Amino acid sequence: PDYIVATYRLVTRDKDLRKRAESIAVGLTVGSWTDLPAARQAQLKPYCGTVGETRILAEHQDGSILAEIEVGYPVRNLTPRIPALLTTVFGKLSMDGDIKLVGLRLPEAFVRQFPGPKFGVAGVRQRLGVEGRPLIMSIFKSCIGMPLDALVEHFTEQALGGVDLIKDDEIFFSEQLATPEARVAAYVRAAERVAGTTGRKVAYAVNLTGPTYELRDRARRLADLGAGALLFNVFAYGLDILQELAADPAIQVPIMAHPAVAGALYAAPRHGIAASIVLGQLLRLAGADIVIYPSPYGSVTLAKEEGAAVLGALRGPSPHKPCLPAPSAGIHPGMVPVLLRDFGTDFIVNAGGAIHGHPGGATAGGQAFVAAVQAAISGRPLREAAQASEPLAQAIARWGVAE
Ligand SMILES: CCCC(=O)/C(O)=C/OP(=O)(O)O
Ligand SMILES: [Mg+2]
Repeated sequence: PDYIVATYRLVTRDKDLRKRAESIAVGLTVGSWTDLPAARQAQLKPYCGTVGETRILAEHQDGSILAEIEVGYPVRNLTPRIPALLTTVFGKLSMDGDIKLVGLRLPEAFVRQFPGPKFGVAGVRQRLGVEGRPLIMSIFKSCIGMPLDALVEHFTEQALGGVDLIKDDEIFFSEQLATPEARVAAYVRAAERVAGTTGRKVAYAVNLTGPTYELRDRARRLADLGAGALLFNVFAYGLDILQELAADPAIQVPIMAHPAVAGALYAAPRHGIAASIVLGQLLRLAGADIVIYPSPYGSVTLAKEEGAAVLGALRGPSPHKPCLPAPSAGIHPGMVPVLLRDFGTDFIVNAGGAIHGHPGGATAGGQAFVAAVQAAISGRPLREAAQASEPLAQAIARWGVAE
């Protein structure tokens, strides 16, 4: 049968790695083996886990070792849903000491049973009308406690800067002063007014919130009202809900996954699940079109090699469309050339603080990013381009140019 192969990195004093792998392979599949009668073993064999490679990576002075073990799980043991996948490969085991899930090899036929991104990079670009350059997204910073008219002003100020997308901050759940529906309707009108001035379209990524059982209908409603994308706190709600939204043909709007809470899964070196799986593989499998995650050089960082592994999982070879990455947190215009070097053009420059903290205000913040992207894709040094753009010059004076 086809196997899902999980790779675990663990710290242990027991150097008999195969014994540990066998106990996992049996324990998380058929339960027990050697004490079963032959007839039962023959019946259960297709469902029994297998042991793959095992290797010692390092020996510690205290006598423990850092090791990796591989365990295979028959695909027939589970259904093509992420709750089934995670519970099978790292359910009870996730609580069993210093062990981290660092790799997940999935058979292609199993992958194809998941929706994957509905739009992907090409679809998002086509929908937003942006080709040949990174997209620019600004983040609402003040939102909680603001009445709708103030929010519309905040939206307009960002839109006038020429950004392509404006997203809610992921913390915006409160609906007392402005429901998501009211925000979408009001911002669509504001965007039309701004387009008359700037000649540029701007899309709104509304935070999809509310009780789980209402999310599908609300997603359809927000899309019908003109939402440009649905921002979704996948790890607070659950990956299976993302899969349902992505698979729903009535929701014809890109889904933007936010990494909130994901740090509780990937950040610990000896526990949890690797960032490339959490922020890359699982989000693409479940169908995120855009994935926001900590950039390698922002204020909330991922280690460079982890960030590269996430990017590989989001855009590498797969039966599914590639996701559009949005490396985030602490991003400012001076980083755009480095971002272009590391990400190519298929990514989103995503910023909040460097938009609203710009000395000239949020409109100038957006203009600085627009100028920085234009310069970077033309190969012009930022400081040279800044001579023709006061907002960019101010941003460089404030935050510098990253090398
Ligand atoms: C990795 C998540 C980043 C995020 O949610 C956010 O709001 C970033 O804002 P700035 O760091 O650009 O101010
Ligand atoms: Mg945020």
